[in-house]
Amino acid sequence: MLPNKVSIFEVGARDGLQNEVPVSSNAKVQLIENLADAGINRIEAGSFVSPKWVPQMADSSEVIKSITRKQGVKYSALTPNLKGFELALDAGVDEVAIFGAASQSFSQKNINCSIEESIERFIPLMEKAKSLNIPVRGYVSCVLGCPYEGDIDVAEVARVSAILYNMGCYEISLGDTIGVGTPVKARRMVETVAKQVPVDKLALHFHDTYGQALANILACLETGVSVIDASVAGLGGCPYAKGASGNLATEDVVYMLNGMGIETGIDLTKLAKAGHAISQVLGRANGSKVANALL
Ligand SMILES: CC(C)(COP(=O)([O-])OP(=O)([O-])OC[C@H]1O[C@@H](n2cnc3c(N)ncnc32)[C@H](O)[C@@H]1OP(=O)([O-])[O-])[C@@H](O)C(=O)NCCC(=O)NCCSC(=O)C[C@@](C)(O)CC(=O)[O-]
Repeated sequence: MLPNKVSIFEVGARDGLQNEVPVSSNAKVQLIENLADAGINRIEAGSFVSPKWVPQMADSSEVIKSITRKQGVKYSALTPNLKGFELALDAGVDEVAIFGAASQSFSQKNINCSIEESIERFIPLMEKAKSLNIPVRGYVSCVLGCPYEGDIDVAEVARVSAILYNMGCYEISLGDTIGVGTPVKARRMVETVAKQVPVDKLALHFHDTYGQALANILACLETGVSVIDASVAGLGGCPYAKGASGNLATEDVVYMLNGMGIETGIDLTKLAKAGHAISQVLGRANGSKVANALL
């Protein structure tokens, strides 16, 4: 059954901008404020990773500290370890996200350790977050394929998802990092994970490299998932997944949901303008078909 309401988790300012040409901190702040103004209430605003690995996110602290906060909006950031967690907290995030993978090779390339080592690194972070009452989201990458290993066993996706959930992550975001998934496969993957993690604790994080993300989302919404990660103007990709394009454009998914009578609380015109503005700053074409049609 389809949900009546979907919660959009906007990742453009992080997953998007981490893989674009560097933009000023001011431009990031403006983007984040525009997104909030469009009615988005969950915004990933930065990433506290090594600046040598992802220089585009090196100013995350400055960005997060400079945002004029909108009431009711949760501002989040990626934190791979305790160091990142402490920096994120100092910047004033409302919540953080840890990120693992269902592929050993991707885990090595992305965070320089095996899946098991990554879990070990997350333990002290989770303990500290729990003691401070900071919600932690968990990402699992490569749920529908890996740029290094190809097909990934759904049992492994479910295993890693369950570990992160049982460690205390309040939601598990399933990442089709390189956008290779197709609808039936995506749905089966979600159904398998949902045997170990409640479906209302799952989110879809689908990149659109092969133009399948909207179809994949529709197929998975029928399983009862009601949280979708999306990236305004289709910004981004992943620096450790060659060829990956951005997440599905937020404007495109909101348009589809509007057409199905599914509530998101988002003003599509304001959202499209936010995506248009950052695309202009980046000097790139807007990756949202809907925004291009509307504007
Ligand atoms: C995880 C590490 C740090 C391990 O990297 P490492 O080299 O194994 O870690 P280390 O502890 O040995 O530290 C090495 C250096 O990094 C520094 N360092 C260590 N931690 C931090 C930190 N938190 N913040 C700032 N600096 C840090 C640390 O201080 C040291 O600095 P040095 O002594 O060389 O000057 C590294 O591999 C890394 O930063 N990787 C970045 C990965 C990344 O950001 N990938 C993109 C995001 S994931 C993604 O996009 C997928 C997702 C989530 O969207 C879902 C999907 O689509 O699938």
